[in-house]
Amino acid sequence: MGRDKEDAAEREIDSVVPWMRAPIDVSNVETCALETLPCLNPRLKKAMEEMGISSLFPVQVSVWHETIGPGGFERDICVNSPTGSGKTLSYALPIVQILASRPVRCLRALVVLPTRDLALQVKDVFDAIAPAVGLTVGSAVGQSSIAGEISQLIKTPKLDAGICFDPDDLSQNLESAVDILVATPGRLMDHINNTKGFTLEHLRYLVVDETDRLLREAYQSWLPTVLQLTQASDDGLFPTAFVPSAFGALQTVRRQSVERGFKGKPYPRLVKMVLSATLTQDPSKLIQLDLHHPLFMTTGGSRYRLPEKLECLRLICETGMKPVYLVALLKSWEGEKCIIFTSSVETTRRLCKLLNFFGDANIKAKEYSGGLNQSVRSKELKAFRKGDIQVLVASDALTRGMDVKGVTNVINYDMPPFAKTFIHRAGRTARAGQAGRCFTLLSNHEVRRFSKLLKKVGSDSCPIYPISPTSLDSIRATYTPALEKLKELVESEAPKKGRQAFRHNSRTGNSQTKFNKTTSDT
Ligand SMILES: Nc1ncnc2c1ncn2[C@@H]1O[C@H](COP(=O)(O)OP(=O)(O)OP(=O)(O)O)[C@@H](O)[C@H]1O
Repeated sequence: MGRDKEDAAEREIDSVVPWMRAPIDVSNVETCALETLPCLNPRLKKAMEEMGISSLFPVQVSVWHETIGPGGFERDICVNSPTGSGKTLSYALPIVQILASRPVRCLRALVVLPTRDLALQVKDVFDAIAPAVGLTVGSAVGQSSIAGEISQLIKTPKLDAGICFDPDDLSQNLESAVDILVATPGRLMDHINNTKGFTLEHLRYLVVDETDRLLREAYQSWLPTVLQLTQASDDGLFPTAFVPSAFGALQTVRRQSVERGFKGKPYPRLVKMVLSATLTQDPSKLIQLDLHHPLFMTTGGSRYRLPEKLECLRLICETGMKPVYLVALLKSWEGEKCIIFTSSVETTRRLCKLLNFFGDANIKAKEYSGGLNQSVRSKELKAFRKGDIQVLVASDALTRGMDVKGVTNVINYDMPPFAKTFIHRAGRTARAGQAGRCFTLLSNHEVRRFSKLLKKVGSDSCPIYPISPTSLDSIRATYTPALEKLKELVESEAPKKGRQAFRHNSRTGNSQTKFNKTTSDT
């Protein structure tokens, strides 16, 4: 389904599935100091303190209660919680704690995310806590060659000197080198289909992070495949797990359970945790997850919620003046980290070039979009995280989940097309209880549509941000030469396409670029 149709379909869902009607409201839950968190493994407490964490956020406390606490992982968990509220640790911590209680090395937890950069970010969180309790975390994201990934994920048995083994016997005896795997769907499917020794046989926990994004596309049917591979393996009645095989390796036999409430379900059961700041309520999507007695956790009564300390502001200007307003904003916050979102890959590229052509404004901007090679993207993101770059111009490839410390301002250079897009873009700031601002540049004809969008995201205030006319005048003088340089660049790169893309706006006296719309990744 296309984005427009999908958004329309989501709009029309006013009767949510029954289990979503009585959620746990996380906004009623208090933070909890690590000292008072029940049952927390002391080694994990220490690891978290080393991360600078002294207490758990409300969503983390709620999930802990339903997993390690009295809930005991008995139900599948669906979390709809604002951006930056700490969803990653909400699942990482209980999974690591529960796996640590049973020291067998096999792949028991799988976390799936839509992009490589997001998956690597989540792996970093697991890496910060899992080794403290002897667990190993792997990634299947396509960062290295497939052979490199296989050597990280699969352990080959040590051969005794002088003994010849049949290669087929050896491949049966391969073992997982990791307990937890963080993966993108494509690479996960590569390993499922082709990697000898890669098995989901022992999988006990499946996390689908950014669920609505992952359910939007089939990604080579990764979800039905994972669910199929974790079904009951026979129709015997008695549950058995971790049976030693003839070679000493482990086997998990999932059988059909006979317990009340679990009848006909495979046991050991695959526990699922699904999370997003904009969790879908579409029953036709949720059904794909085959959830078991799902428990819904959300924050407040409305469908979407913005971070508490996020301030929304708007600037209204003629379309051709947008770059001038943008530069005025950037100049006023020298040194602060900022992300500028545009509507397409092409706009991202050109706006980034244009900003760098404003010589005296001294703006060092870099781009991040789906149009760039993955390694370039990751390099720019790393530089932005380190603070070597202050301004990142991004397409919606960066909207979801990316956690960069110290981003104080987000700018919607192009108005977000959907409420969900606004939530995820704005959510790159005001994370972890910090303050942040989200600016949206609008032309007059967009004002009404934007007000409707704000209502949907539950924002009741979005004042106009004042910019002094004198600061605009000084920037206007440098705008024309910067635009000329961009025009030359575009024409030299793609003469025909470039000329079509450039239109002179004689009404305003400013040149304006009309960029091709390409993909929106939200
Ligand atoms: N208990 C905590 N104490 C302090 N900081 C925390 C805590 N938990 C998480 N954080 C920090 O909060 C930030 C946001 O966390 P995280 O990325 O998990 O948010 P999220 O809810 O997944 O956001 P998004 O919806 O945008 O993906 C991270 O920088 C993380 O290190």
